[in-house]
Amino acid sequence: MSNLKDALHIPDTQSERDERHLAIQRVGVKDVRYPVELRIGRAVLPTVAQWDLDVALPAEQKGTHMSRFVAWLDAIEAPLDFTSLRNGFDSMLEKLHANEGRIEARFPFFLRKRAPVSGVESLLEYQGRWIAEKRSGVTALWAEAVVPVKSLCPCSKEISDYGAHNQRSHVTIRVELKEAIEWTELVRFAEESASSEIWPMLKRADEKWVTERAYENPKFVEDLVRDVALRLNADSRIGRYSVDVENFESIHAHSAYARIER
Ligand SMILES: Nc1nc2c(ncn2[C@@H]2O[C@H](COP(=O)(O)OP(=O)(O)OP(=O)(O)O)[C@@H](O)[C@H]2O)c(=O)[nH]1
Repeated sequence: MSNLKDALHIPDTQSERDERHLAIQRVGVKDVRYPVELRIGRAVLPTVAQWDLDVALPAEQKGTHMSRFVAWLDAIEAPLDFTSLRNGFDSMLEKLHANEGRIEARFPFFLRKRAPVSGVESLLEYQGRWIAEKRSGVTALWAEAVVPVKSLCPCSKEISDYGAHNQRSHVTIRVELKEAIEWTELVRFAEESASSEIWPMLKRADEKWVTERAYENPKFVEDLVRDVALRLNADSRIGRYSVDVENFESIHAHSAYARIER
């Protein structure tokens, strides 16, 4: 590339010296949509991720090598997982000659689910996120899953002659990983803590099962966030974490919300 620039006599403004004595903590590209493969269990699934990539820039350097972020993205070969992200992150910092930096990738992923009675199969969509960040010589890797579930209000069940209000809820689990963890495991932490998990395709026998399962298993937003946090506390692969639960209330036009972080 530099041979080409030399041959064409193109000035390299980014490489010039900057005299303002101001380091930049984060410079890079945001919201780059780029295809990538995910490793989910033993499967490799294609998706399209939205990427934010940046590095720290020393005070004396005028500009970063902006084109190299996309070059790095384009060179990704291994499906994205704990190990390939950690290795890939190191190679991005190396390519950009940076000591600190950050990668964030947001993407949809799908898991195949079997309905509880009929056994019919369908794909449920979840939102995933990988974050790798290095500051002061320390690298941290985070995974996040947004899991849709069902919650049924214990108070409503207690005070009503019939029924109980219930709704779809989003459980957002963000964990710092000391070791690899499967996406399916993160998803199960949320689904097993809910009044009921949900499925894209249900036959009538399944619908009856889900309705009754939620009624027998009522949860406030506080119950849900605490039950997920208990599972994360019991898992030694997880460092820091946050759990956010949003219940899209069916008796209000607003949501009920709870968060626990460690
Ligand atoms: N550093 C920087 N580059 C920018 C910015 N906006 C656009 N660019 C573009 O980034 C491209 C150059 O990226 P570089 O990586 O420096 O390209 P290069 O010098 O040909 O490649 P290397 O030799 O690998 O550094 C050009 O098209 C720049 O115009 C900006 O705000 N800062």
